[in-house]
Amino acid sequence: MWKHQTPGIPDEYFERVEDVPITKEEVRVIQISKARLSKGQTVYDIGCGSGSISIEAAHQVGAAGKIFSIDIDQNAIDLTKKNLEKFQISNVDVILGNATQKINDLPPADAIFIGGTGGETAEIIKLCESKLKQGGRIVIGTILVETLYSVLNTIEKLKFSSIDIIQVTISKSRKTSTGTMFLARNPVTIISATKI
Ligand SMILES: C[S@@+](CC[C@H](N)C(=O)[O-])C[C@H]1O[C@@H](n2cnc3c(N)ncnc32)[C@H](O)[C@@H]1O
Repeated sequence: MWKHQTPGIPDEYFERVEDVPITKEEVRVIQISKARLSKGQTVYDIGCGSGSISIEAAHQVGAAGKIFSIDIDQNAIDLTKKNLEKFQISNVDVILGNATQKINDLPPADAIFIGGTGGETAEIIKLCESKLKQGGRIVIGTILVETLYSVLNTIEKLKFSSIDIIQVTISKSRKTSTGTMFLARNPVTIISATKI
């Protein structure tokens, strides 16, 4: 389904349902690169939504790697499973529940993506820190100012170094009757760091 080594699977390749978000392809590419993944690694995708990050991460870590995808929403779990089937990926465990209740059961991680916290940002980041191996990477994507505030308040007090914060606004071209214009999407803030 995706024969390329590079990430950036077009959004339209994924199955979608109403009310389950997807991390858009250009933003997803940046998040994947910030995680600095290698073959054989163990990765969590917290708030997996449509499963697009899990699928891109699975391509990066290969068959020897393992992905754990958690979401609190049954619709997101069903959609992630559908997309895993579509992309013929089998090394992903899909877990229904609140990340605060599920992270403790997982094996140590080389990299963790956080795409949703439902307001429990601080607790989830603390749990992730306890599970990340030394040198492991955390990558958090958020559109909410409140989540960013909570991330900053938490991450700086924990065992993380090289905290990097970027904000990206992607504009996509659209044909009009007179030519081609750009339409801006909402900005996304991406926070990444390394576990000390
Ligand atoms: C923006 S979406 C993530 C999109 C996903 N990265 C993708 O590419 O499709 C955020 C997801 O986080 C989930 N979520 C929010 N709070 C959660 C929590 N405490 N535990 C698990 N999942 C949670 C939501 O149900 C939602 O599906």
